[in-house]
Amino acid sequence: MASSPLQFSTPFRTLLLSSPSLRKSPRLPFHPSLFSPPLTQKTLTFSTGTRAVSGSGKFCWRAKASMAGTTMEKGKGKVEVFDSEENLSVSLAKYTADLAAKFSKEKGSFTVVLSGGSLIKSLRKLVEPPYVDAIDWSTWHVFWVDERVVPKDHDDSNYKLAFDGKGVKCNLTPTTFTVQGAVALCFSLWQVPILPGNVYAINDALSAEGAADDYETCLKHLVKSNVLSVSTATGFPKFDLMLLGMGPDGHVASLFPGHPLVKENEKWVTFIKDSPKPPPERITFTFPVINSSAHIALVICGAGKAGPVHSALGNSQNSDPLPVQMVSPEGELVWFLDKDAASKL
Ligand SMILES: O=C1O[C@H](COP(=O)(O)O)[C@@H](O)[C@H](O)[C@H]1O
Repeated sequence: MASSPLQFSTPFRTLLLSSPSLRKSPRLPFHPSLFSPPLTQKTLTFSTGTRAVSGSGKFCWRAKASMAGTTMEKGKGKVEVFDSEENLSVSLAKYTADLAAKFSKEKGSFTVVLSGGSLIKSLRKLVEPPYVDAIDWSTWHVFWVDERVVPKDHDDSNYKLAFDGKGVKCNLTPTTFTVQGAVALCFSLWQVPILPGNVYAINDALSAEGAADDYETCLKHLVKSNVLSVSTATGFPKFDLMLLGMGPDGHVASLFPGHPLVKENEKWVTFIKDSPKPPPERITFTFPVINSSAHIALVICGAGKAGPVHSALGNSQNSDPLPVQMVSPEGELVWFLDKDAASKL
């Protein structure tokens, strides 16, 4: 078990980041440099001077410091269990930033695939210091493992979720934060200088079938232009990193338990018109593409997901595997679990 950096609640960080004077002041006890030394204290209390924020008087914050994830090696990859979603998101940001740096150095680009859902909230640390400034965003090529067939400005759109970061509310923890009206900072692609041409969104003017074909054609062009690698083992595209969530039923991407699409083994991108989770029409990467990845991070939080996590990582045997159990990349698989999702292990 490794020790973790000091963790601050999201509202605290938001306030810190929103105030340039606080960020720069070397005198203040919560200067950002405090984020890096490992600490072991359970609770710390910081007080600022009266000039701290917007002339609102004297403030006092409590910030919790806790240990980083417990790591287990399972037959199904590396399993990291965190005592909070906050700590998980710190570790996920480091993992993603490290891979981005490695691939960008090796080949000048980083191909990263996002899912929708709660993953987006857990990516929020990437758009905070130190990562937001350290990452070379110009090398990023961003894809979606699945997308709902809706306009890009629709609330159900995974593209919209990643761009405005508002689809999932961040936790405000009033007990540890005394300033009212603060807006929590979520992951948002608007906040970082990714080249617009490197963001591969669905063509929302097409039908589900048309959009899936169009996305697959786009991937094939990117293979030809050497932006995207191909697995020599499978012939399917090989993304540098897939960041995947999982639904409470064990679905990943838009590959649902018991649906015939989980067996698709020729197409790169396919479509579904009867998704059990609304909206019904979606496009999705197929398992051969998912499993050709160089790295997959499965990011799962909450007690409601403990059952499928147990099916996948516990000792139970089931003849009809859940989609999450079919995630088996030729590269590295890392499970990022909070303690609730891991509670049945
Ligand atoms: O519908 C979807 O659900 C899954 C899981 O979402 P979550 O909110 O339970 O984390 C998501 O990974 C997928 O991309 C999305 O389209």
